[in-house]
Amino acid sequence: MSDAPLPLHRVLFVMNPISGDIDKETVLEQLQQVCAERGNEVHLFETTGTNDLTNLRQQLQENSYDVVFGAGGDGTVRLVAEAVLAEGLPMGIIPLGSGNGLSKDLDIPQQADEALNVLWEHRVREIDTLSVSGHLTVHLADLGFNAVVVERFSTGDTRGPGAYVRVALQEYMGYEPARYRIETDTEHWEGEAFMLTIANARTFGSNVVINPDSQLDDGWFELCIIEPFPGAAAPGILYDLYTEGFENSDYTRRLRCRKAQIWVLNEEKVQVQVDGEPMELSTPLEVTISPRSLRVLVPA
Ligand SMILES: Nc1ncnc2c1ncn2[C@@H]1O[C@H](COP(=O)(O)OP(=O)(O)OP(=O)(O)O)[C@@H](O)[C@H]1O
Repeated sequence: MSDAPLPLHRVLFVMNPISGDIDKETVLEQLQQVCAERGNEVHLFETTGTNDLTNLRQQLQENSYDVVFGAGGDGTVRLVAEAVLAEGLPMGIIPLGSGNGLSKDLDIPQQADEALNVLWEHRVREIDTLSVSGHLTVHLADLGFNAVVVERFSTGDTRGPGAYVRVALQEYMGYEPARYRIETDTEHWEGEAFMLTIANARTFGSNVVINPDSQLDDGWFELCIIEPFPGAAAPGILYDLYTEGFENSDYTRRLRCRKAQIWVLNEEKVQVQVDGEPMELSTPLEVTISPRSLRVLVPA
């Protein structure tokens, strides 16, 4: 962590026009106005949902910026992280998604104008990033129940937290847990899981604390397992998840490691969500960590 603020004159905002069901035009105008008043040079990259990483990389290579802000949800943050990692640039976050999990874990204000203040008053945090079978993960990835819900949510036509809860309730009714085998550099585990989270960070955008007491820059990640549970145990598990009590339940366990392989028994492919992005990956999954690889502006 560095305490001296960086001089950040040329700013690129990477804005997702559809994230979080939020009208971005007014927000963008406000951000541009404040930056202009303070003498910053502002540029815009609007995501389209197609070839965004390639196009953003090209824009970064052809221009010179001092910082790139992801203005959207966790998927937009991940897109920006992947692009700036290659260029060695710092990034900022304007939370404009449905959940905004990473920004919450980094104590970044949830109001866009307040979040922008890090441009002038900040510390630079160097945080770990993960590779899940070659896919960058900055926040949380998972297999099982949530991954299935995220996939269904992403193909629906409504966004926002309400839509997510509706899909989750529908999916919960007929959900069949899979069996996993996990080998890490510290321990092994095999069993059925309702969901299995690969956690670099701590809290989902929904405020569920899946990985309490963890640090984004400690060089470790956690595998947070929720085993199948009877319906009567659900309220207690939910209570624990919202009150930092992940390990209080008989149905939860955590493995702490720096490297892992995850098999889904009898399956060659598995549905995974990586920072909110659904994808289907081949098993076993290979998870590795790059300690302190990403520089993020956080409030001073
Ligand atoms: N112009 C666009 N049209 C359609 N989809 C887009 C567009 N721009 C980006 N996307 C898609 O939006 C997704 C990323 O959304 P993002 O995570 O930023 O917001 P969110 O899902 O609302 O928020 P959160 O992840 O915090 O819940 C990616 O799948 C990306 O491909």
